[in-house]
Amino acid sequence: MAAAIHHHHLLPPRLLSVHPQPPRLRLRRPLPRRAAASGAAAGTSSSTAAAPPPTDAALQEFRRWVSSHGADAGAGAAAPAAVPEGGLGLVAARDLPRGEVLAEVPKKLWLDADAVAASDLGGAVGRGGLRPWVAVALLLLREAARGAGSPWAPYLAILPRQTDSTIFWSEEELLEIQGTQLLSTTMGVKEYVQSEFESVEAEIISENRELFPGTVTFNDFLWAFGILRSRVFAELRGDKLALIPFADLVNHSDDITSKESSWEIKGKGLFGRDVVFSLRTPVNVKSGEQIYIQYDLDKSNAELALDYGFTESNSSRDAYTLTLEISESDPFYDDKLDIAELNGMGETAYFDIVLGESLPPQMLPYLRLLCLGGTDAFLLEALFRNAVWGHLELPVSQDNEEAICQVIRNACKSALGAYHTTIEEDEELLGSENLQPRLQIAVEVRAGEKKVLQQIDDIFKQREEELDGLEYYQERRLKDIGLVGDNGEIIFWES
Ligand SMILES: C[S@@+](CC[C@H](N)C(=O)[O-])C[C@H]1O[C@@H](n2cnc3c(N)ncnc32)[C@H](O)[C@@H]1O
Repeated sequence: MAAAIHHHHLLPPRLLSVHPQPPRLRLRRPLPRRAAASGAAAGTSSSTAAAPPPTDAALQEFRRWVSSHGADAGAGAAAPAAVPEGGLGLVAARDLPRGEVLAEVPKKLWLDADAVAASDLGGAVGRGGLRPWVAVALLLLREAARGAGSPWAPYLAILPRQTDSTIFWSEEELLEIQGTQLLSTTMGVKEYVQSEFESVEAEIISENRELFPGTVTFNDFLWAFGILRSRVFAELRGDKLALIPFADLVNHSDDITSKESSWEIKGKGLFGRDVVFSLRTPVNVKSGEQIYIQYDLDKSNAELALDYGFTESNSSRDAYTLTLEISESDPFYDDKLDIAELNGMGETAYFDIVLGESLPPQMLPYLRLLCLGGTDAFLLEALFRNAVWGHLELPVSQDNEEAICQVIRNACKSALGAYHTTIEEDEELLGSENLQPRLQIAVEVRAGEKKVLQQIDDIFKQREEELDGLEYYQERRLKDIGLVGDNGEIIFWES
């Protein structure tokens, strides 16, 4: 499911660079602790867990609404119900074989760009050239403001008031992720949403008071953002962004490992003219059991925490993004940038490092390039331009290899120093029972990041110990031209 924006591109976590700056707790603006009563959607609060499930009456009303539109695929394969994860999920109403259709949600129920255009917001938004997610967020707030008069009222009534996403955490809760990349991404996302809110407030909301009779606060807008972020199916990005009521009740499980999508958009009815969003179960499910899908196998725990408000204990979800950049003060800046660009990279490079996996293949050559200098600088000459990347894939010189180890180890040390707990302390906490969901998320993410940093440090520590035994550019070169044998002996023509 979800991402209204790609925080990796918008908000690169520049936490580890050649000139490392330890991540800091940075709460520029104190966040409002409670949403102002707005008459529109509910905002955030400082509670320690996501909102409870909706009332039975609201759920009944929602079920009626779903089936009156035929969105439950006629056969009633799945029913919305309160589930152990908190909130709602889809429960099998009978034994379901893998691939069975659970939902066929007609287009008229979707909250998407077409729904915005057709609504009374259409005129106001059409002129604004808004980002798709902002337009749909406004539609959510507009429909919430209409209350019972909204065609989506039964759906709006069952939407959670918040999730455990870090965007809804109180300042106190955020202290638990001090030093993490997750904290910096969370603050960056909130700043981004705040700036979008300020412009939409000035350009649309205050200009169309009749559409938004109550006050729309930043927390209302953040709620709408959080709803989209946690509920929009991953591939429905950009102009295709859509909230699909009912289908969006399906929860995630890491036990579902199939990469195959569980949904499709297809034509139905006479000549396939009615567009529906069709959701299928990816595995067999017994009557009464909950139906799950896999939201995204590639998301790290930090991304899961930010987007949905949960984490997984699977170590392949533990990741750290290393940011490396060519310093503008580097005397060889232009040559290095040219070489990086020739090889599909740029001034800054991001490397996602996953626990238990090897380093991304481009990382060592890029690092060697960054640290290239002194007597190795000849490799930067134009003469070598086409061949240099090949040389950088192997150790260049002992000085260069030592420099890359130091740069990375210092950066790891500095990043590790910014966390307020050790891995051991975190693991002890994770072993205790009844951890609050948000604390569980915090501990899992900070432990995971530290493990990855420790793994990176170990790799470069070991390399440092092997520096004397590595083969460097000059030796390879001599071998290439036949002056050194495979065992390192100098070959004399005379002998
Ligand atoms: C697409 S919605 C699913 C419906 C949602 N449970 C509800 O009550 O409306 C995604 C949200 O469901 C919750 N969720 C989904 N899978 C979960 C899981 N495995 N563990 C905990 N929460 C989960 C999270 O709050 C997430 O942001």
